[in-house]
Amino acid sequence: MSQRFSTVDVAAHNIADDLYIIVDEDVYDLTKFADEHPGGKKILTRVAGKDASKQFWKYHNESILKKYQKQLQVGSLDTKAAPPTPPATPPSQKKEPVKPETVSGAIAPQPTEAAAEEAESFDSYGDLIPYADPSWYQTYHSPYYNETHVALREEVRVWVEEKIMPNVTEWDEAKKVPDEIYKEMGDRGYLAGLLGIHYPAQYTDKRVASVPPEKWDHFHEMILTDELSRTGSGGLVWNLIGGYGIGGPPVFKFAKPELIKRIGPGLLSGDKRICLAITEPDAGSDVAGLTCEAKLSEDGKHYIVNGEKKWITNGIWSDYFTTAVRTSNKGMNGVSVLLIERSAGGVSTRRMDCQGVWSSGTTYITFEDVKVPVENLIGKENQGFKVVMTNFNHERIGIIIQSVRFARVCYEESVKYAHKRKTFGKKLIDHPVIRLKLAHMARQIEASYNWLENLVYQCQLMGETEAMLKLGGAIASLKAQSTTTFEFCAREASQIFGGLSYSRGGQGAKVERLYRDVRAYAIPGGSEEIMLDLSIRQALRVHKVLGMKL
Ligand code: HEM
Repeated sequence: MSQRFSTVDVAAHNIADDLYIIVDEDVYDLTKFADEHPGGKKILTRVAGKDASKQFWKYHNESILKKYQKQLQVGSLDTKAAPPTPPATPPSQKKEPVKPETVSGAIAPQPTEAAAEEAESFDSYGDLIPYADPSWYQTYHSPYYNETHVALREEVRVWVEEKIMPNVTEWDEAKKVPDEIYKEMGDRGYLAGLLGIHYPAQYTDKRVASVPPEKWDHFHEMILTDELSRTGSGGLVWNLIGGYGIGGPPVFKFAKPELIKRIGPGLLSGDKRICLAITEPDAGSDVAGLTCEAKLSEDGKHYIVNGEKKWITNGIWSDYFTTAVRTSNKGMNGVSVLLIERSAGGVSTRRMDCQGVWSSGTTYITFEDVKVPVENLIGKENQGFKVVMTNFNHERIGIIIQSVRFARVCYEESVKYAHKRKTFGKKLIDHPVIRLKLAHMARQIEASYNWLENLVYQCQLMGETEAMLKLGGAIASLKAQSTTTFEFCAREASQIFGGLSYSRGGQGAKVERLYRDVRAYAIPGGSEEIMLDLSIRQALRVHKVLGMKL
């Protein structure tokens, strides 16, 4: 790979049977690849022996180079500068905050030292496309983050870029993410950090390399989810954290200590998988209406479970099912939550074919006379509604983080494409109608993200019950806000990409996939309509207690 070529050397490889090209001063041997090139062999032969950078970037994005570089690159031009030596201090280290320069005649307020300390700013990170990353990635101040958040961002991004990003489209089409990736989520300590609680160091020896357990907070969880979502695949994200992130927390928060000790370590290491089974063919957001029944056996040692669950993320791969069941016929006061183990027998799962989130394993489940030990009751009998409700804030925050990042991905892809695609003699970005679309995308993304940060901060400071009551309405509202933002951005990005986001794969792959994934965010975890209604009802109820004056 370190071989150096002159342009004259490369020019000698200019026929179909000996075909080199140059892209960005790197030299690629496409002789064998040309036959399988999806864009055709002829088009490559036409640029054989030449600098094809312009043609390459017209038809591909950087993920293609990343994917094929190892296999096809044979060296670089002798004019290419040697790669920079790594800096002595890691780039993630904090720098002096950037201070805006004063404009002559204007009085610039000087931040107090205390305020400057609270509102940190960090080195710029990422591509610096405005609004394509959160503002704290781009040297703007924020009171919420410290060096551990910066370090985690880098740790996750490097892993995602190397191991995940180049394969996402393939995995989505195959409707499966390799098991080794889930296992790595466990080994890297990420699964343990995704439960909406303090890092459960007592149940696992897995650790996150860049963040000690005692420093782990809700913003770390947010960054982890956000960085995974840069892949632009709801299927990938739900495969890795969809079932676990909603099925796991009830166990760790409400199960008996013996049960947590028995199954917790296997869950946190990624050896075992879990999902949340609430929704039924006939009961979705209306949890009180569920009918899957659990009857206590005569000896009082087991529940016998019979019923069906539908649209259950990760169900086909799960060993454990955190399941809402009916233990009495008193509406919401007759719901309990059981940890059902596949090994008990009587559990059947089949994959459902859905519009989106293909690699997430959406599942139809039947429970037939499944014997569940009473020790597997999560929370108290007939008080499962509280367990389910407490879980909703965490689930919805997860959906919000993903939706906002997916909206950003649609926006980012659009900005990049608009800078290279020309129509009517101008780049797309030079058409006001395209800039208007980008502006409407960006304003919704930023508004949603800023509210998200505020709510994550509130969750961090409030206890579980206070958060459920006081934040339930706002989180429901932001869930609706972020999924409508996602839907808007997916639509507008599709319009900008045109035909490229109508066909699968290629430059429009992320946009096409996300457009298909939208409904998987707008409907589950509480549909937009129910969320918006709840946001007002819940807020009014709580503020009445707080002393609201009308
Ligand atoms: C390192 C060299 C190259 C690799 C690894 C490569 C790889 C690919 C791949 C994987 C695709 C499928 C679409 C996608 O996933 O984006 C594709 C499509 C295509 N490629 Fe290449 N390519 C290379 C160089 C070139 C060059 C130099 C040209 C033009 C001179 C070219 C023209 C095309 C065209 C026209 C398509 C079809 C685009 C479409 O469907 O819209 N490729 N290429």
